[in-house]
Amino acid sequence: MSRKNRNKRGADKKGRGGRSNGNQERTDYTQLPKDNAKFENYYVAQGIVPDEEEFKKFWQSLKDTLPTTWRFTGSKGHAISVRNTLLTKHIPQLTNTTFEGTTIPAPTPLSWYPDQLAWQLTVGKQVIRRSPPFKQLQAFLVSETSSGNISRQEAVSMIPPLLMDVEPHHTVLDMCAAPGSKTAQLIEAIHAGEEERVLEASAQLKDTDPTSHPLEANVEVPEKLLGRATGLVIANDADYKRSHLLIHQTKRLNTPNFIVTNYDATLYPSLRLPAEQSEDGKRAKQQYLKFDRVLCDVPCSGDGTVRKNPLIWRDWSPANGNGLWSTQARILVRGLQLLKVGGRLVYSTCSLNPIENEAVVHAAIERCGGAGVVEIVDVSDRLPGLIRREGMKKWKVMDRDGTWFESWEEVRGKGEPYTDRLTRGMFPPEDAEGQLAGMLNRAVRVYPHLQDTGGFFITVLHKKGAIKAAPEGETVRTGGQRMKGVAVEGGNSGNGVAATADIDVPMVEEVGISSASTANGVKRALFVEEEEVADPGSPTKRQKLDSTVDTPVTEKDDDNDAPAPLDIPSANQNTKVEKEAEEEQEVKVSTKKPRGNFNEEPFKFLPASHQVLDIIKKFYVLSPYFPLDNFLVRNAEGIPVRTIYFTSTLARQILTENEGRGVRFVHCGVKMFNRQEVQDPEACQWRIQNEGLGLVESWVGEKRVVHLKQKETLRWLMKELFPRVEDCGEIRERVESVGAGCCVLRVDLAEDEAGKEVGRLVLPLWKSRFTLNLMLPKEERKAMLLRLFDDTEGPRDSTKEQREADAKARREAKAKEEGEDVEEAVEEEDEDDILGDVEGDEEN
Ligand SMILES: C[S@@+](CC[C@H](N)C(=O)[O-])C[C@H]1O[C@@H](n2cnc3c(N)ncnc32)[C@H](O)[C@@H]1O
Repeated sequence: MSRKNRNKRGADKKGRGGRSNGNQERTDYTQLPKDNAKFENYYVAQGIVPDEEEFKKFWQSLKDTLPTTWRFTGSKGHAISVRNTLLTKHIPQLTNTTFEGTTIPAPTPLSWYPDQLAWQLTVGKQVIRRSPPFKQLQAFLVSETSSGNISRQEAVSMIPPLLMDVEPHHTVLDMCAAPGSKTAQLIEAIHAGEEERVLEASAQLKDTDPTSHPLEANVEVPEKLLGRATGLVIANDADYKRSHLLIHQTKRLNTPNFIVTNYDATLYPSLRLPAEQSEDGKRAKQQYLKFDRVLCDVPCSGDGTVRKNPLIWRDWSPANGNGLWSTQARILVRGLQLLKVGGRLVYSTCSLNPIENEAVVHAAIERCGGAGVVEIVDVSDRLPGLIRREGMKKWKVMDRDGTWFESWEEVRGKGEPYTDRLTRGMFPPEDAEGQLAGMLNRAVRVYPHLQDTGGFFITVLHKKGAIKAAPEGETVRTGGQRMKGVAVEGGNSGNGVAATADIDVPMVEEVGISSASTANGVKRALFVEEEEVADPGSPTKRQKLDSTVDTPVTEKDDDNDAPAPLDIPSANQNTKVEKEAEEEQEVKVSTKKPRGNFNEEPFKFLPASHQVLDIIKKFYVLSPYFPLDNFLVRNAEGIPVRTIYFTSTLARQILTENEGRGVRFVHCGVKMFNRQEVQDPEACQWRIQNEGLGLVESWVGEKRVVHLKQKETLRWLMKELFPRVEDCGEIRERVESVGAGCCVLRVDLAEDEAGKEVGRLVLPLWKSRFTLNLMLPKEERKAMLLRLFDDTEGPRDSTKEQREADAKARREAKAKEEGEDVEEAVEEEDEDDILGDVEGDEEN
């Protein structure tokens, strides 16, 4: 990776790992010496593993190769059916396998991951390549990964979403989400149990008359009635390019309850919800989205990933962690602000460093009002089987020059440059007996030597009361310099009176979240121009923001409409006034032109009465319960040109309420219908996309459904790229009677036909005059053929041979008729064909 692509601390653009090995770099860093005295001494001195013998094991484990781990993804039913192939087909073959006289360990499930859906494999590449059963396992893993049923993910990285207790009605924000492995888990949690609920709901509603039902057709139908999840996951990343990885990573989950945004999480904007009418109907009160669950998997130094990022051995420095502390704390505070009272936030890093972990959690909780407002949840009884260590209550701070500090007082005693580079908030609680200090051990530390994993830190926070947070844009002074601050930069002065924005140096120290990172280049990323967070459409608020710069504000101001100023309540100050202040507080959407190439087509919803939707509804005989309000297109004109997407109701409300505000929405909606040119005037031009099929299939009328019962028919349909209707066997009659166009294939295998193994399967079919095609991506076909039928060759076009033979016969007949030398004519034509192929290839 070029220098240009790294920031000054040497981190790559992923913000993680400090020096991870990007794809462009071909140097073999595995050969780097796995030693760094500074790195080792730092953790000895911090006492992260106090027992000397255990520390040796811990340190040695950092040098060992990391096992390969993966998760079975998608809906639980589907994930379990793919996992069963591993269990029944591969594991028996892999158990007691020997290689060059040694028994090779088979893959094992991670003991703490539910339903045996996560696995690890400790075998090296050499064995995998040369041992036939492991080679077969590899083929299975590769094929299921490419079709999206398996996701490679570090074991420890799977922990945070499991501790979030996400439920289908939850609103969830993943603040630093790319590349999205945890986002995928959150989405899966939102949709848990959905398949069964939808089947039940559609069966129940099938014979009910929608006109007699309180919910009429084309009325906003609550997803709940349809068995669908009502919640939403918003995944965000500050890096625009990386935010697109989120789309890719979650593609196979086909969720309409998902939005991707592109923001600096420290400045995450308040998203509008539909206004709420006052009881007398005279006033509409603006509502903002708050979250039941927030994940802050923040950018970190990543030294817990040293087993797979060998560059960390070379480049480790305490400045990496120190430099990120401020961003991490700001992200966490913003996350807590956006969390509902009663909600749960998980803060995690893949760093071992207490500065990026306990120190951030401690400082952020203090800033939000202390342990009375935000509590660290004891999760010691969760995920039995996961061996862990408690969070630290004591630590020290090392400056980049190697000087150790036990307390902030010591730093102040030494003065500059240390006061510029370090800050009070990095230190442990002064009152070691205090309520907050007493909770820090509830944090979870996972060390590599405990279960052969990477290193990780997780804290689960519970918001007990409203946080009265400070606005963005105040001026902060540190080290004698004035700077424009972005998110929250304030503290509780202890007497309930707000701290002013124009904070003098001691006050910044009190607050604890200053710009300690000035010297190592992080600061610039943390501070932006004030205009960037102002909203010109709201002059009163803007004025108010400006006024906070110099004017001390008291609680009285909370009654005003303006965003709350810098006063942060103490633990016991959750008064009604403060609650209101929090409700009204809004971080504005940036009005500045987005940096980089932010370039997204608008999201335009189609009216439920749109004529295209009407055509679709009639052709597929859609149940009147199916919501037609949630279809969108991606063009400014709102015209269905090529693709129609489907979203959940809450996603629609958020997109429409925030339209025109310049919100950086990157993605929302599942491809549901694609336009296809058709000859037959009876056929609908809009075919159901594989991505959206699961969402609509239960609501498609029998007129467009084909039922398949025999496994062999399924194999044949998957194997043949162009199956002829006349060869359709058991479904021939039915297929002949279905009009041309898209239809739904339901696979209902009898149990003795291995229906359990196949699971519930519904696939999109395209019926034309003579052929019938499964519309599945090639990788998916291949993976299914391998998993269900042990077919390693993949799909074939057996009509090609026939077509070629037919063509040859036609040419021969023609030549005979014209009295030519048949052999010569055929040879000439074959040559033409070959040349034609070559030309075609070149064109491609
Ligand atoms: C540790 S990675 C996240 C990994 C991700 N949660 C996962 O499980 O796949 C940190 C991410 O934070 C992003 N990031 C860095 N600074 C950020 C900020 N200020 N706001 C939002 N995202 C940020 C980086 O682009 C990076 O993708």
